[in-house]
Amino acid sequence: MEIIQRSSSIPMSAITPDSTSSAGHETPLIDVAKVGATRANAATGPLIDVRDLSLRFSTGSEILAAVNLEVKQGEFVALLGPSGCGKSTLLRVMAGLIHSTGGEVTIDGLEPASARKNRHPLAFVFQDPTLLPWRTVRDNIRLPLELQGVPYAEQMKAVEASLPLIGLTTADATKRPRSLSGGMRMRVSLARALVTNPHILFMDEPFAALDDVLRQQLNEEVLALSRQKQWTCVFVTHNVAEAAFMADRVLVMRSKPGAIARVIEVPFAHPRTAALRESAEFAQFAGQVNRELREVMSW
Ligand SMILES: Nc1ncnc2c1ncn2[C@@H]1O[C@H](COP(=O)(O)OP(=O)(O)OP(=O)(O)O)[C@@H](O)[C@H]1O
Repeated sequence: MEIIQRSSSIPMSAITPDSTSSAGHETPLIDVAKVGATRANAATGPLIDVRDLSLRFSTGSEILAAVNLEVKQGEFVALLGPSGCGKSTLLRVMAGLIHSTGGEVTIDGLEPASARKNRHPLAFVFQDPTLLPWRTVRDNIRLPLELQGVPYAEQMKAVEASLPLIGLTTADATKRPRSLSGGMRMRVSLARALVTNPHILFMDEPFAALDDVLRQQLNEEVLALSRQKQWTCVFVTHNVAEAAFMADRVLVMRSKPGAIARVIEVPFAHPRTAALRESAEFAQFAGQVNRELREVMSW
């Protein structure tokens, strides 16, 4: 198998919320088998455009330097790289949560904050679910709508519609976070992102705290859902197999300062299921991505 690799400025996309783990008999988020290759593979210009981005915190050295990348609408892009190379920082800059000190990020030609408000709602999913313990599942999920001033009846309607999509029942909706497994809390966190009907989903290691079986299950379900909803996704992970399984493109970052060192196109068709993960072809590809990562880390 040939890995297509380019070297610096490139296209991609991705992200959403949080978690913890459980050995879990989890209800599927979505029936993966029913979701084919339905997402438009937009051949248009980039939705997210990062140009010559640099960032230096006031406290120290340059964290990101000369970062160039593009993410097309509907793409799923994974950011992979050594710990501390700046993956989360880059994700936050792309989402408009922090400002760069050089270069620019645009989403559909606008600054992220403006794009989010006017044209492209986005959601951010963190590793920790950050659910409010005193609120029920339903009240946690509707929180972003409440903060936006959406009428209560509409909030409730949106919550009810989101529950089956992320494998939660009406009975689950009345529970408090403390009575949920880690996987269920993650599902609530995903529902909280989903309820805002985002165009762009930024995910920062959302499955890192889950056990392998549940992690793989959620990889499949979230990937299928992202294709069904045609989300543009930027996904940070340390896990090579996860990146290879979920992404259209894997961006390998180097550190000190953080920059895109490799862009690897993922050659697998959709839908991607457990059978792909168990194939020799997948093992070979993941091995090759791993070698790329190790090479970058040795620089
Ligand atoms: N607010 C901040 N002020 C100063 N330095 C920061 C700040 N946030 C992050 N850093 C530093 O920026 C660097 C990149 O951090 P970042 O969390 O983006 O890396 P990462 O690749 O996501 O790491 P990991 O994979 O371990 O989560 C680190 O050296 C970190 O200490």
